[in-house]
This record gives sequence, C-alpha cells and structure tokens, in this order.
Amino acid sequence: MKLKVCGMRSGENIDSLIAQVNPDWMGLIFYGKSPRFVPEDFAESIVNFPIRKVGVFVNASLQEIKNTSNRFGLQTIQLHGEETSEFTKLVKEKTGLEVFKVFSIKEDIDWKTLEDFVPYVDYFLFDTFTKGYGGSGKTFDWKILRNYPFDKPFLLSGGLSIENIGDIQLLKAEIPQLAGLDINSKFEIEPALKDIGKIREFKERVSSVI
Ligand SMILES: O=C(O)c1ccccc1NCC(=O)[C@H](O)[C@H](O)COP(=O)(O)O
Repeated sequence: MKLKVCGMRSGENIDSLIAQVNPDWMGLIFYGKSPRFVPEDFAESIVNFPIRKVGVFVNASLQEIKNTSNRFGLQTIQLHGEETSEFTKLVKEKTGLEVFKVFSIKEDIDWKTLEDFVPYVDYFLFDTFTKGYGGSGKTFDWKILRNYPFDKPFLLSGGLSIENIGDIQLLKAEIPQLAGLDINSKFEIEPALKDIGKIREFKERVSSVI
C-alpha cells in the first residue's frame, strides 16, 4: 500500500520524515487559505529533498502550476478544486508530470462524472468534502467506494489515522484499486508540523496487515 504524507513545510520535519518513514509522496499545499500553505520563498529549502513532491493546487491557473512545479521540483500535481477534465488534460500534457485528481465526497458520487478524467490522471484521490477543500480530519462514508467502476488506481484520504487501520484493511479486501493512503491532520503537532513517530507507527501497522 502506497503512502502520501500531506501538508509538510518545515525542512527539519521533512528530513525526519524521509529518514524514518520514507513515504512514496510528500504533499506541499499551495492554497493560500490553508493553514498548511507553503509560500514561494520556501522553495530553496525544500527543492532538493530526495522524495516525490506533490503540489496540491485548488483551482490554480496552468501558469501558476508550471511556475510552482519548476521552483519546487515537483513530480506530481494534485488538483484539489473544481478543475474540469479539459483542464486536467492540459495539466497532464503541458507539465508531463504525474497527476492526481481529487473528488471530495459529500454524500454520494456520480461515477459518470469521472469518466472523462480517466485518460489524464495517474490516480484518483477521494477525500471528505469540506468548505476549506482539504485537511478536514473527517472520514466520509467509504461504502460509496464499493461501486467504484474503473481500473484506475485511487488513493483514500480524509481523516485517516491509526484508529481506522482495521477498516482500511476491510476496504482493501473489497476494492483492489485502492492503491494508497493519504494522511494529514491526524498526525499533526500543529498545522504543517507532523509527529513522525506516529506516522512511522501508522506505516508499520498498515504494512503488517495489508
Ligand atoms: O490540508 C489542507 O489544509 C488542504 C487545504 C486545501 C486543499 C487540500 C488540502 N489538503 C490536501 C490533502 O491531500 C489532505 O491530505 C487531505 O485533505 C486529507 O486531510 P485530513 O482529513 O486532514 O487527513
């Protein structure tokens, strides 16, 4: 099971994350209203870390995505707003980077609306709907995912913590397209500062059951 740790910002914290956990991806949030927002002048202290860096964008322009990708040396673009399939295609073609398209789940999801995105995304990511777009710390009703109709792998997000590893195990047994987990606020000491020991424990416990 792949692991993405989202909402990192401090160089020292990133250093420990790589040394002790080495997740598949680390997320950097480029949405100004988030308490985990990473300002541009952090680029120099982050760009050279040896980890796949995911830029999380909310309804940003292609130019902004390209500029930020170059400055921070991003490998992945996470589109976390109301981006259309046409825009997602443009991002994929113009950046050539890995793309995650997020769908925030309120009560239900119409799978038909995802069809046009399939050719342009590497993973879908399902998160809990929140007015602030992400980092809610709340899970959504995972039963909705039982009807997931695509072969495309997806990441599960929204309030994941050590407490719900048992349910994640059950979900994976039902839905093999569940390829990875995205963790964030349940592992925080304060916004954008993670408890690395707790993340290590999560990774070890997930690996022991899945
Ligand atoms: O975390 C944020 O502050 C955030 C704000 C706006 C857009 C996305 C954001 N986070 C992106 C993520 O991928 C989070 O990991 C995801 O929302 C889950 O967060 P949590 O429920 O805290 O585990």
